[in-house]
Amino acid sequence: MIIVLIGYMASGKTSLGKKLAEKLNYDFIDLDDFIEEKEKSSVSEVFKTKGEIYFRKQESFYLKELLKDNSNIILSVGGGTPCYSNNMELILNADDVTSIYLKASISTLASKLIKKKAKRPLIAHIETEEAMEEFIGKHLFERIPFYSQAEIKVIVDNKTKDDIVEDIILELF
Ligand SMILES: Nc1ncnc2c1ncn2[C@@H]1O[C@H](COP(=O)(O)OP(=O)(O)O)[C@@H](O)[C@H]1O
Ligand SMILES: O=C(O)C1=C[C@@H](OP(=O)(O)O)[C@@H](O)[C@H](O)C1
Ligand SMILES: [Mg+2]
Repeated sequence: MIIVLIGYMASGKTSLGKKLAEKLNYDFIDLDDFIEEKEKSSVSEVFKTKGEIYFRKQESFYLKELLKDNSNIILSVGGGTPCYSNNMELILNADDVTSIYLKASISTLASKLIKKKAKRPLIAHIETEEAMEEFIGKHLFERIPFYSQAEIKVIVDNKTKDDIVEDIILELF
């Protein structure tokens, strides 16, 4: 089975995915790390030198490749992955794939992202937490219609990583 973690930047897809994989004894793949390895370049560098449209093309290409795998995998995608091309449709229709939306409030996301923006090219330019909240609010409005198609939703606000992993496992099995 492949369990795909989706959600906005800093909702916890990468870090919770690692923990969940350890707990379930699944392999762990982070789509951004996978792209960085294949492209031999960081996500920020790809955005800068080749542009976002190129990144989205590669993201969709590697997602398709990974969804064909039939081992047990936790796949953490990027915040934008479900929202481009037919990626969400592919995730929903792939065999033996379960999708989980890690749902976080704007204030949870903004307080994390203001400290963790350097490696995230879409928000790296935003200076204050207030401006970050405004950006996230508008961005989420576009993205929620994709995220909310996930089969399982788990709220992550004010919870420890271990608590969230437990909640995910309860929802899954
Ligand atoms: N529930 C949580 N409690 C505390 N820190 C968290 C929690 N979820 C995520 N983080 C931290 O927030 C940052 C962003 O998380 P990350 O897993 O990279 O998110 P994503 O892959 O969704 O962008 C990381 O530093 C991570 O350790
Ligand atoms: O939301 C987005 O469009 C993006 C999210 C990032 O992943 P994280 O959600 O893991 O930060 C990364 O794929 C890229 O910077 C674009
Ligand atoms: Mg990530």
